[in-house]
Amino acid sequence: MSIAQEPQKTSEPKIRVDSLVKIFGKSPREGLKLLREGHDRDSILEKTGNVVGVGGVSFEIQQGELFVIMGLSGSGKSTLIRCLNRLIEPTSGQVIIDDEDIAHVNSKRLREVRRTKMAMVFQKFALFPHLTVAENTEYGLNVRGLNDRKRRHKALETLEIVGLHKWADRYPSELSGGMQQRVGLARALATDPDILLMDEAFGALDPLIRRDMQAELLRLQDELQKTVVFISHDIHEALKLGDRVAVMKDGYFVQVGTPEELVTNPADNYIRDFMLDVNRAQVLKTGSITRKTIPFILGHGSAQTAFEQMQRYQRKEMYVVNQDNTPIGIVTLESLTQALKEGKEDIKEVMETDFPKVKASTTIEDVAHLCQQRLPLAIIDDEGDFKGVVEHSDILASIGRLQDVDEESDSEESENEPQKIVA
Ligand SMILES: Nc1ncnc2c1ncn2[C@@H]1O[C@H](COP(=O)(O)OP(=O)(O)OP(=O)(O)O)[C@@H](O)[C@H]1O
Repeated sequence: MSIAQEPQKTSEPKIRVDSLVKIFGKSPREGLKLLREGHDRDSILEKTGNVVGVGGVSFEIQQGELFVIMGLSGSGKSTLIRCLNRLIEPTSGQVIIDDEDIAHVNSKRLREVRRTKMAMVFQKFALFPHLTVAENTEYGLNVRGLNDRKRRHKALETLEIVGLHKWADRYPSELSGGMQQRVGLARALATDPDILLMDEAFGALDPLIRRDMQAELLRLQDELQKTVVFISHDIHEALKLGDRVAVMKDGYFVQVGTPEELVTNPADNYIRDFMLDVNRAQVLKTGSITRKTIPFILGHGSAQTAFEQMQRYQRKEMYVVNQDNTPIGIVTLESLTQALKEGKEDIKEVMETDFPKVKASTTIEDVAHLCQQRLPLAIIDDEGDFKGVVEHSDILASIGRLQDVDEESDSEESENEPQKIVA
């Protein structure tokens, strides 16, 4: 993932869903007609006995994006994700994957797409009890016509990715819930799908194991950059995992945005109510409070030049970057003054090389403990490029602001206890 957890931008989205509708019941066409005439879910149910599972949603997902669909029970999440691979047949609308409308391909082509492009991970791990971990993992490869040796090799390789290669010859019953879900994930990954569909994949796990699996998914995603559609009914999980999150209610999307957008700019009271319970410091990124500052570029002058630059910008500290914009040290006005008195001209002799460095995508909560540091934090992007600094006062001020926001929203809109922002 890139700095602000933004999806990689490509010209064409990996998945484009257009006006997708799913109506359950005996006469979905009749339901669809009423839906198009503007009748709501309740009225369609009353008039026709049909249930609107998904009432018409459109969205795009970029290659490499982790897109979470979050909503309460019955909001239509499972129906929607199953329409993407047609485990549930959509009533109308398009599901375009790589320029091909999956909602309208014939069954032969659909089987091919399912086999080669997407894999699904379920909440109940759906492992075969009589097959070993490796056999379960290679299950999806059987239909690909690979020979036994190649299948086994691929299974072991994938189990290694999820940290389970030593368990290859054990049976599912010998594994904990978290490990079984890793096998479920390995089975999905073994086929090298472009798209992972994860339906409440961590919903059956204990909270601690669930947290581990969330971290594991983010780690894998960093490495593999799949396009992931992840269903969750847990707003915390959604905000933690999603590059973007769609909040679903009664078969529709209420808001789609980055976690930061949802937290700072909720579309309506429904979304705002979800956010009341959210620790904003866990969502907002250090990048959002970074001060852009001009660093000193190594090779562009002496200690005297750096001193003059600091005076000009009235700075007490300044980061030094090398030619490719990687921070490599920091100088303080004090150390420079002293060095110049001693006649030192080489900035490398003056700079401190032990300094706090943090990625812009790190949450404010995760840097809160660095408030005690003497030096400002150097903020870098995922490529290691210098982006600016965060002062300790910026962290404290942002936490203060977050607390203010929380207290305001609590007093205005709910009687919940004011929440603690930073542990
Ligand atoms: N096979 C079906 N026949 C009739 N109605 C259905 C069917 N499947 C789902 N529904 C209805 O469609 C609506 C959306 O259900 P869906 O399972 O997609 O919601 P969900 O958000 O995934 O809920 P949960 O988190 O409880 O799984 C619900 O009103 C549900 O009762």
